[in-house]
Formats: sequence, structure tokens, C-alpha cells
Amino acid sequence: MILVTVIMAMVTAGNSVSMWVAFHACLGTALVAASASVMNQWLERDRDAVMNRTCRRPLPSGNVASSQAAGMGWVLVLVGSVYLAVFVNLPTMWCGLATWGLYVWVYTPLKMLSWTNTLVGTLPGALPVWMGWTAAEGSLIDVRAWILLGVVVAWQLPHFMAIAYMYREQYAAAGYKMITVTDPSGRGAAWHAILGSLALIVLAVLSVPPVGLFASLLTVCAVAVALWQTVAAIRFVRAPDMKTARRMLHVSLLHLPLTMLLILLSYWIR
Ligand code: HEM
Ligand SMILES: CC(C)=CCC/C(C)=C/CC/C(C)=C/COP(=O)(O)OP(=O)(O)O
Repeated sequence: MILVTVIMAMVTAGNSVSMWVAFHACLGTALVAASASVMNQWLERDRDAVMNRTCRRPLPSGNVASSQAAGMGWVLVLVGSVYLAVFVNLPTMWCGLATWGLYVWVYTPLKMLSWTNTLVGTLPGALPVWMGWTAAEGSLIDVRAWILLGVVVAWQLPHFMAIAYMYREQYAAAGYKMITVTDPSGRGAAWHAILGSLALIVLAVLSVPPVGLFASLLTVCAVAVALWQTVAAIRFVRAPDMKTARRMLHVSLLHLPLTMLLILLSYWIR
């Protein structure tokens, strides 16, 4: 899904991108993102062993040695960054390194320190959008680059608050300071999800602007999808439990691809 956000941003940046640049941008992003995942699992190997959700991963299950993982993480980020610099461009490489640094060295340690970690984590989750944007030679002072970033930032709130609630006991056992651990009532998580969903309604209008009849129909669809996410968040606020949390997660997994499709359609008919 990260790569789908990259492709969506590349297309909507407005400069026609060759298939080769698109391919190189996706492969380079995948290499740097793979490194981020490996480094995250290397740093969290002991805590991953405690959680049922993560204990079967390669490091805690003993299939990969700690030194192998660390080596692989560093090689992947090095190869991925050089690849982006050579085959795409330097701004994309810098966006990739910033995403990687924020995820591995800011978000990952912050999970042990403060419930604000998720707010920080939304940035590396969304920044690949800017990798696609810069790969297409888009300017980062263009307001549309910020709107697209905002969509993926806001989307992660209902997405992850559902997960933080579903696995709150495992997170607590591993020592993570997720908001559902520091506030087990689920109310704090629920409000994050509501605010994220409300922001998604505004961002739906901004990212799928109603300029013309068919475009307005697409705007209505984008707002309807964001409202669907908001209703799931409201149900979770009113009764935080496994059922309402799982529903909110499932809606989020449909919300982002649907919104990206509508953004692409509204770009193509312009
Ligand atoms: C703060 C940021 C994020 C956090 C903390 C987070 C965390 C998680 C976790 C823990 C799961 C596993 C749920 C389970 O085991 O039941 C998950 C699932 C998923 N996430 Fe995220 N995520 C974040 C951002 C993103 C982003 C940016 C994308 C893509 C654009 C994404 C796409 C997905 C998808 C497709 C799934 C379902 C597939 C799976 O269970 O592996 N997430 N997320
Ligand atoms: C180009 C590049 C570097 C892309 C990286 C994008 C990326 C990995 C985004 C994930 C965002 C995020 C905060 C995930 C949760 O990790 P977690 O540690 O909470 O998940 P876990 O508990 O399953 O390990």
C-alpha cells in the first residue's frame, strides 16, 4: 500500500513520468522501506518475542541472527538510497532517508517513551507520498503535495487506533507506551480516530475538488468514504470494544485505496 501511495503521488504531480522512472522510484522506495522494516524488527527483537502478534517474526523465532538482520538493514538502506539517487533523483533519495530516519530512529524508540509515538509515526507512514511527488519532479511547496501528505497522515489515526486497542494488552506486556496502554479506557484512542476521520472529510474535498459535474460526483463519493470512516470511529467512541475496533480497521483498509482511486479519477478527468 506504501507503493500505491507513491504511484498515486507520481501520477497526480502532473508531470508525465516515464514508466522507467516510475519503476525505479517504486524499486528504490521498496528497498529503503524494506530496510526500515528490518531495522525496526532488529531494534524490537526482544519486545517482538513477548507479543503474540509478532513472536513468529524471523528474529524472535530464531530464523535470522541479530547480526544478519542489522547487516541486511544497513545494506538495504545503502543500496536503496544510491539506487534512488542514480536512477530517480536526489530529492527522492533525501525524502527516503528522512522517512527511514524518522521511522527507525525517532518513532521506534519513542514507542517505549510516550503515547505521542503514533502521532510522530504518521509522518514516516505518509512521507513516501513525497517520494512519489519528487520522483515526478513535483515541487514540495505545491499545496497539493501537502494535501496528499495530509490524507495519509490523517488516515493513519483511525487505522492505528483500532490496532492499538485490539492489541493493547500485548503492547502493555511488551512495555510500549501506546495511548491504549496509558489510557486503557480507549477514550483517548477513540478521540484520535474521530479527529483523524473528521480531517479526512475536509481533505476529501481538497484532494478531489468539485470542479465540474463529474468531478463533483467524485467529490461526493470521496466525502461518503470519509464519512463511512467517521461513522466507524463514532461507533468506536461510543462503545470501544474488539468488534467496533476491528470494524474501524477494516473500513480503514478499504478507505485508503478507494480514496486514492477517486483522487486519480478526478486528476484524469481534469
Ligand atoms: C502510525 C502508523 C502505522 C502504524 C502504527 C501501523 C501499524 C499496523 C499494524 C500493527 C498492523 C497489523 C494489524 C494486525 O496484526 O492485525 C497494520 C496493518 C496494516 N497496515 Fe498499518 N500501520 C501504520 C501505517 C500504515 C501505512 C502508512 C500503511 C500503508 C499506506 C499501512 C497499511 C497497512 C495494511 C495494508 C495493513 C493490513 C495488512 C496487515 O495486517 O499486515 N499502515 N498496521
Ligand atoms: C521509504 C520508507 C522508509 C518507508 C517506510 C514506511 C513505513 C515502514 C511506514 C510504517 C509506518 C509505521 C509507523 C508503522 C508501524 O510500525 P510498528 O513498529 O508500530 O509496527 P510493528 O509493531 O508491527 O513492528
